[in-house]
Formats: sequence, structure tokens, C-alpha cells
Amino acid sequence: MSYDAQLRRRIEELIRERDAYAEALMTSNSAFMEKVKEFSIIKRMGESMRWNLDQQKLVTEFVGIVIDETLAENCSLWLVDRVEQRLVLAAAQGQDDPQPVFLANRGMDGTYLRLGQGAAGWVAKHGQSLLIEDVSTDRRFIQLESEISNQIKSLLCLPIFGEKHVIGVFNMSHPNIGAFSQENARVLQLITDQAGLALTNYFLVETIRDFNKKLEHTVLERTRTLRQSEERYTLAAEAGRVGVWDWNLESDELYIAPNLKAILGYGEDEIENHMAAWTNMIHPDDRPRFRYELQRHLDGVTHRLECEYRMVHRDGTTIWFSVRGRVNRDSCGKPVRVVGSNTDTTKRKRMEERLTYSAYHDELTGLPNRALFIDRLKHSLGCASRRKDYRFAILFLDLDHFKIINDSLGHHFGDLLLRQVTRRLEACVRPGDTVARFGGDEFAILLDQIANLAVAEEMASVILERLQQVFELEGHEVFTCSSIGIAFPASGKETPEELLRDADIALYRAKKMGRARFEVFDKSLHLEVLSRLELEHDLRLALKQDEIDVHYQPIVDLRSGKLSGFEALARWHHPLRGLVPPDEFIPIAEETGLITPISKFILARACDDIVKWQKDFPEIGPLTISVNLSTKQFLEGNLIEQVRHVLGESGLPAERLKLEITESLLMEELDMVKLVLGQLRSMNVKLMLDDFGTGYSSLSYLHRFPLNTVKIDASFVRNMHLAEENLAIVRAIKMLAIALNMEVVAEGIETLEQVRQLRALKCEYGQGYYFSKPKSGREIEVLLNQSPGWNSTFERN
Ligand SMILES: Nc1nc2c(ncn2[C@@H]2O[C@H](COP(=O)(O)O[C@H]3[C@@H](O)[C@H](n4cnc5c(=O)[nH]c(N)nc54)O[C@@H]3COP(=O)(O)O)[C@@H](O)[C@H]2O)c(=O)[nH]1
Repeated sequence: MSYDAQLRRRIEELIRERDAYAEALMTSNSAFMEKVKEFSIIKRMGESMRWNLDQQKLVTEFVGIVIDETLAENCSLWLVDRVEQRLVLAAAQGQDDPQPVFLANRGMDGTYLRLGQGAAGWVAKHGQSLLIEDVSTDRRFIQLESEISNQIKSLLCLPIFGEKHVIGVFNMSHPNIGAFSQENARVLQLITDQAGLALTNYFLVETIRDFNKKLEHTVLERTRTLRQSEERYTLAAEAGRVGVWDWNLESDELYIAPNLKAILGYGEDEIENHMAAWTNMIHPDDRPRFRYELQRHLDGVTHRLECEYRMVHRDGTTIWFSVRGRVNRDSCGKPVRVVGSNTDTTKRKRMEERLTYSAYHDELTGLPNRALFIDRLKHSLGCASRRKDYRFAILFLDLDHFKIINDSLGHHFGDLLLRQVTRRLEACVRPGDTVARFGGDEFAILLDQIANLAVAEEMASVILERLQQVFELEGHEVFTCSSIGIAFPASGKETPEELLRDADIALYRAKKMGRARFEVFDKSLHLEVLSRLELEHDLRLALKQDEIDVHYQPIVDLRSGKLSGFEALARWHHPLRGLVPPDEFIPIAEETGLITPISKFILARACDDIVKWQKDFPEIGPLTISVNLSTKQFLEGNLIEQVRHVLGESGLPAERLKLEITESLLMEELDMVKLVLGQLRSMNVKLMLDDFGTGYSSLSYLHRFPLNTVKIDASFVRNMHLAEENLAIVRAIKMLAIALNMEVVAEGIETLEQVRQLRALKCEYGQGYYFSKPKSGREIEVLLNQSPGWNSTFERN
């Protein structure tokens, strides 16, 4: 071969070698570049994964990496929710979202795909990657609008694997057909592998976090439960304080747990180890019972030894033990050993004692209550029924006007008063007598073993005298007194209830007789009560049977002697008893509530009558009608409507109606009374204070209420000419009335002398038998027919 040929071949070889080398260099360079790229992806993913326990950051960075490092124009990352069998859209980036956006959190609402639904759903379900080069021609997996938009022509979906299953899907798309090829599969595989790793780690950490939280919660719960049970245990140990004992009957050796000895204040060696030593420490009252129960158990009568006894602590106090034990017998049935426990039940016993105490005592005063009183009363009745010479008495008392003190000074002072009354009563009685409080201001005293009734009467006098003395209540001087009813059983055959009822009846009588006194129950009182009950029954029927009527007493203008009006007075025509005076039936009506219908009837009838008379006798001029209001009726609440209704029905002008109220009403609920009186006044109804001077309110109350008239009580008028004092009182009332711009009616006028004196004092109106007794409606019509006038009589000598 020629040199040239050889040279040419060599050159050709060199060229080939050079090309091969160049190609090899290019290949290794692109491999190198690929390695560099892979390395940078791994580095970037590694950085985002390291300590990144924030799901939002993790998923958004992954889609960011896909967009940056691959051909994909759009990328979404879906996470698989195995519980709900669906995919949740976690993050996306692409043509609509240039920056990666976080779209859903675990547990939050977001966009979902069912497993198997759409391309991503298919990949998640089958765990295989999916490449669609042209979505317009391959519609197998395209179900979502977003997947068939114009911006998406090709699609690549890759599964992200966790430890076992697909945990997510990268869904990548491109606006060009066939944009994805297997070329960048390595890079994408790398990304999905890294993402799988990162997400697995994240879920693991999440699970650990959840687990820790649950654990913490459980630990907290357990700690709490433990603490509670510890507390319970401590309480149980404290409250129960149990100790065992073991008694060998053959040797009489008694083992007693050291803590039982400690409970009694003794050291381990300080109590001898035999039964007699222990038994001797039991309270003497309980010892026989313990011995009895022990013997019964040893004899086989009881299954178990059960007993409670007191033992004396070293310091002298009492410890209660609840004892339980069981005997062991030998083969012949002979008791050889008793093993048991003692539980310190002192706290429970004390509690029981306290409960028993409060069940039988009044909390405020510490006195026995009704239940304990009746218990003692039963005991006394038992003694009286056995022994002829055994006598006892019950005193039943309440404080006069306690309600007023309580309401005006307040309940604190009421309580103070009740406590002081208690101490005084206790100081009056003898040891062995029982003072009890039944509630409110009601007290009962059981005088046991007395010689005769005079002892009880003497005691009642002493009590009345003591309770009349001033009470000092935190700087306030308060006076009260009491009424007392005495029951002195004759036979001992009465029941406690009967005796209390008798004492109550006697008390009622004492009050009726004027208070601050005592009365002894006797049979006539009982009959009186029965008669009252009968009256009460009849009164219930009286209205229906038309037995209630209205009488009218003229009221005269003392200046002119002319008729000014009438006072309406209730009358009851009883079919058997005849006329029952209002003094008798009005209180019963008040107590039974019958006063309301009765008062309504009287008000309506009186208004109708006066309107009728005005029409029939127009020459007489305007007349007023005074109607008594009872306190009950006033406080009932619908008085205003009642009055408005009656005025409307009768046509009587409001200013001609005078409502008479008593001083005691003004002592009731002040605000309410003021309000109702104010309303009546604003209706133009006139208000009159009846029986002025007999009550307790007196002058200080007058200016507080919108009253028009005061009615001077008959007791002052009656004796004006006899006692200078009474005349002075009437004069003072008139002066006061002038000062308060009120008119005066003097009631109970029976003589011309009284008329003259009242005229001299410038009293405006008068009422009394001197002018006329109360008359029936028909009689009043006769009177009106005679054009009544009394002026001429004023001038007589
Ligand atoms: N809540 C209601 N109370 C009423 C009503 N009707 C009467 N009463 C009250 O009963 C009390 C006794 O009333 P009565 O027996 O009718 O006695 C009145 C007059 O007859 C009597 N009076 C009048 N003048 C004289 C007199 O010169 N001498 C004398 N011995 N008695 C006289 O006074 C009674 C009127 O009293 P007052 O009401 O205080 O003006 C009595 O308290 C009635 O208020 C009723 O419907 N509702």
C-alpha cells in the first residue's frame, strides 16, 4: 500500500477517532448535564423537604419544581384520601396561576375527584402513569372541564407512591399536542419519588403529631382520673379509717391493728392485747349492746357480727366505730377465732347528728321546732295518761305587731328580735320545760310536771311582763308584747294536735280581747270556734242567697246642717241568727277571701243607689257616698279596674265617691299602697282615712299619702265632754288636717253637746246616731223625701 493510501487511511482513522471521541465527549457532557440537573432537583427537593412539616409549603414547592424543571405548562398535585376514597386538589400552578397556589388542606373543603374519576383519578386507582398525547382525540379519561380546555392539548399523569399505596398524583398538561415524551421520564420519576418520600414523611409526622395529641389528652385524662381516685382514696381512708382485729378465743389474745389504736390516741403497746381491755374502753352505754351482739354471733344466731359503738379517745372525746366480724369454728363447730374490722364512722355520725339536729331545731333561734315539740308533747301525754297526778300545760304565743317591726326595720332586725325573745323565754321557764319556735313569730312552751293551772298562768304573766320590756337591737329600741293562749289538758287522752289547736284557739281569743294578755282554753271557746266555722260556712252562701244588704248612715255638713252624703255599711240578714253585725262577719270575710265579692257588691250597690236618689231627689243637691275598703281588697290588685268599672256602670261622678281606708292599710306594703292611692286620686276619687287616732301610724304617715279627709274615731268624740284630753286630741287632729289641707269628719256623734264642740272646732262634717242611725235603702228614701236638714237642731238649748 502506498504511503499516501496509508496516510489517507490513517487520517480517516484519526477522523473517525476524533468523531468518536467528540461524540463520546458530547454524550458524557449531556450525561453530565443530566446528572447536574438531577442533582439540582434532588437538592431543591431535599431543601424543601428538610424539616418542612408544613403541608402547604410542601405541595406548592413540588408543583413549582415540576413547572420549573419539566416541560409541563400546568401542574396540579392531588392527594389521595383513602378514608373517603377520593382525591383532593392540594396545589396547582400554570397558565392561570403563575405562582403555585395552595388549594386544599386535609379535612378542608376543596376540589375532589373520586378514585377512578378523570385522568388523575384513574392514575390514583391503578397506580400507573398515563400519557395522553392529544386530549382531543383520546377522550378516555377526560371528564373534567379543566382537562379539555383549549390550553390543554397533551397530558401526563404520574402516581406518587407512599410506602404501599399511591398517596398522590401529579397531573401535568401542555397546550401543545405531544408535548410530553418519555424523555423527561427520569426527571419526572425523580420528582415523584422525592415527592412520595416527602409526603410519606409528612403524613408520618402528622400521624405522630395526632397520636401525640391523643396521647397527651389521654395522659391528662388519666392523670385527672388518677388524681380523683387518689382523692377518693384519701377521702375514703380519712372518712373510713378502717383497721382490722383478730381475736383468738382460746388464748384470749386480741390483735388490734396499730392504726385503730392510733385513732384512739394510743401507741401500739399502750392497749393490752386481750378482749376485756378493749371492751372496757367502749363507752359504758354501748358496752352491753356490743357484748350482746358478740354473744349472739358466737352462738350462731347471726351470720355476721355487726354493731356500732362509741369508744373514748385518749383526750376524752368520743370516737364512733362500725364493727364487722366473722367467727371461725373448729371441726366441732366450736368458735376459735373472730376476725373483723373497725371503721371509724365519727365524721358520718357527726353529720347524721347535725342533720337530725336541724330536722328538729329551728335554725334561727336554735330552739326545738314543731316536730320536736310534738315529740315531747307526746311524751308528756303518755305520762299523763299513765299517772293521774301528772299535769302539764302548753303556752302558745306570738308577738303583737311583729310584722310591722319586721317590715319597717327590715328582716335583720326581725331576726335579732326573735333571738332576743328566745333568750328571754328561755330565761323565764324552768329547766326541763321546752321552748319551741314554730316559725315566724310563733312560739310554744311545754311546761312539764306542773302542780296546777295557776303555775301556767303565773308563767304566762311573767312572760308577758318580760316581753313588754324594751329590746335593744343594735342601737334601736324596740317595744313589742305578746298574746298567749294556754291549753291545760284535763285527761291526757287528747292528741298533740288537739292540744295545739286548743292553745291556738285560746291565743286567738287573747288577741281578740285586746292583745298583751293570756287566755286559757275552755270548752266554751271551742264552741265559739265551732260557731265561727258555721258562720264561715253560711257566709259563703250569703251572697248567693241575697242575704247581704247595704245600709246607709247620713253624713252631715256641720257648718250648714245639710245632708252631705252617706256612708254605706254592710248588713247580713242571717236566716236563723237574724242580723249579724259587720264587726262579726267582716273579719271572717277577710280571712276567707269572701271580702272581695262582698265589697264589690257593696261598692256597686252603693253607687247605683246614690245615683238613683240623686235622680229621684234632685232638689237635695250633690251627695257623696263613702264606702269602706278592706285591706285585703286593696292589696288584691284589681281595685282600680273595679272602681273604674263601677263608676262607668253607675254613672256616678268620681269625685262623689269617697273610699274609706284604715290606718293599718298604710302600714302595709308602702310602695304599692302609695301607687294605688295615687291612681285613685288621679281618677278624682276621694280618699278618707277612717278611725284616725286608734292605730299606730299616727301623724307621721299622714303627709305621705294623697288623702282628702280624716275621720276622727268615735272614741275621741264620745268622751270629748268628759275628758279634756279627748277634746285636745280632736283639736290637734283638726289642726293637723288644716295643715295638710284635709277635711275632717267626726264620727260617733250622739249628742248636741258634741255637735256644738265639733262646730266650735270647725270640723267640717259629722256622722252619728244624733243625726241618724244607719238605715236601709228604703228608709233612706223616706228620709230624702222629707228634705232632711239638721241646722235647726244646732240652735236648740
Ligand atoms: N270593709 C268593710 N267594713 C265595713 C263594711 N260595713 C261596715 N264595715 C265596718 O264594720 C264596722 C262596724 O260597722 P257598723 O256596725 O255598721 O257600725 C258603723 C256604724 O253603725 C257605727 N256608728 C255610727 N254612728 C254611731 C254612733 O253614734 N254611735 C255608735 N255606737 N255607733 C255608731 O260606726 C260604724 C261605722 O264605722 P266607720 O266605718 O269607722 O265609720 C266598722 O268598722 C265598719 O267600718 C263594709 O262594707 N266593708
